[in-house]
Amino acid sequence: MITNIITFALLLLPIFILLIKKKRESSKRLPPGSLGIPIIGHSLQFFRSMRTNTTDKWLKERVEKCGPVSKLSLLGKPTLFIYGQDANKFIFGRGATSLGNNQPPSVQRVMGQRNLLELSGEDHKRVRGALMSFLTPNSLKQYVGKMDEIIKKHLEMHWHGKQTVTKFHALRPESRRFLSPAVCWGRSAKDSSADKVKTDGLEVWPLMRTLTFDIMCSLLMGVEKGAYRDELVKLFEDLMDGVWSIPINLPFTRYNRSLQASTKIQILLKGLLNKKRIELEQRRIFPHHDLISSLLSIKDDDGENVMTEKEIIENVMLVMVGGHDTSSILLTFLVRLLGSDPSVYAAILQEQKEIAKSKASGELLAWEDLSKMKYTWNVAMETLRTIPPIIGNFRTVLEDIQYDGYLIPKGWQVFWAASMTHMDNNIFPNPSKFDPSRFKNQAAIPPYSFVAFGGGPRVCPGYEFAKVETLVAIHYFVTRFTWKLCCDDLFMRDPLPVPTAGLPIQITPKKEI
Ligand code: HEM
Repeated sequence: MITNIITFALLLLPIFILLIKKKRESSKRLPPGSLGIPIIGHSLQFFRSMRTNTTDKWLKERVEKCGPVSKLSLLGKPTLFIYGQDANKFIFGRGATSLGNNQPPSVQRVMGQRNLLELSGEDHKRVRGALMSFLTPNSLKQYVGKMDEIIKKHLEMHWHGKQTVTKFHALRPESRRFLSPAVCWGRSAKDSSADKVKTDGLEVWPLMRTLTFDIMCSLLMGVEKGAYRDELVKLFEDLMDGVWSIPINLPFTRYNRSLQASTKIQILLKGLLNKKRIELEQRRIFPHHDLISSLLSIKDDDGENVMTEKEIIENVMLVMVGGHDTSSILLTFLVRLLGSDPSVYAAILQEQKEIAKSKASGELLAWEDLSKMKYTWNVAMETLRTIPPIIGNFRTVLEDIQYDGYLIPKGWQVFWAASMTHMDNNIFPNPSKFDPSRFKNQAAIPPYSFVAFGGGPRVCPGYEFAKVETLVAIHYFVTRFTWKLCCDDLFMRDPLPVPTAGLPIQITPKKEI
């Protein structure tokens, strides 16, 4: 009996040795770097770097220490960090088979599981196709005039006649959690009476959030100014404020408020969908009235709705979240740039003046006018290169894959960082220099090098929408106002870049051009 056991064990020994060797080999092939303390990993360092606007520096130090391919642990998961043109190609160009786009579970709980970020394969194509039917240039052409009206109304309400006084706390106090003391308004670090401090000027960031929210509410949801919209503003603010926060679901945490806001928004949107269904049936609105009515009207070959009600609600939520803050950040940083660089302001003004002169008094901007705003858009693109609103994002590894000779096991995540590629001297020579001419010939920019809008099948579907609203807004800003910055406003990430003091400016209205 004992001899049998020994013989059996001896027979199994080579298999054991092989297995151990294989395990050692595979762990040897993991990328360099450490995963840090379990669960916490590098998350705290990562969040801290965003809050102090030093993420690029932190990532660069990683690259110096571990090389261009490294492992770390973020949001509780082992993570591969890679950057550069090849890395972006690997991430964006890869089919849904090996890299998924799923957000962390905490984000899924807020945003749902049937939105574009969570869908893959045919489902992703179907839902994305439905959204794109509203977001293509051909479709957006008809909304330029509407955007024009909203932007002019915004200027009349919030800019004209308001060159004096802006309360420092235009936003709720929690949205000011990054306020750095003594950077603006001549306050000292000890001065806690920020509300009482008044000066000439406007606070750009909250205003741009209001503007882009108004545009999106009107064009995407068909909701105009009023109590219903005010409620949505508040709820979306809560949702966005906590969706990326530390996911502790206790009363009074940001995450808890975000979850509650998400539930309330979904109830409101369900009601809105029902109302629109009736309006469509009674032909009181047309399918192209707004995004929701458009999604409700899209049928497949069998006459069935292409999207379920849940999918419409979650994707409207996603589009509001994805499109509102990103665009407001772009506009805020453009105003910042134009307030500090007179030569760029003058060149943009020159381009916009030519267009304004070609219009009759009160005539709305049209699609053809936007195609003449080439320099203005190049400036916007260069702004996005230097300060990409989305610094990076995650992908989930769905099966064991190889990258640069390393094994990336199933279940890990991959983190891509736009700013690291945008600051690569080999792709954008002298990368710290602000130079809009880099975008004169966009075809000359190597693929997967400018990734402010992502890339591949998941490239931002809101690119054209963002372009239209940015160009129309900048047209009216520069033709109607000059401004100067009240202080050298710094910014930090949350995770989007946010000016620490909201970007106060002093404005001077112009006589009509
Ligand atoms: C300056 C403005 C904007 C920037 C910089 C921006 C950036 C991005 C980026 C980088 C991604 C890809 C994320 C990834 O692959 O992980 C993305 C995706 C997305 N964006 Fe935008 N975005 C902007 C405006 C908008 C607008 C205006 C909308 C809606 C009207 C929008 C809707 C979306 C949606 C729905 C996705 C997910 C697409 C998918 O997974 O297929 N974005 N955006």
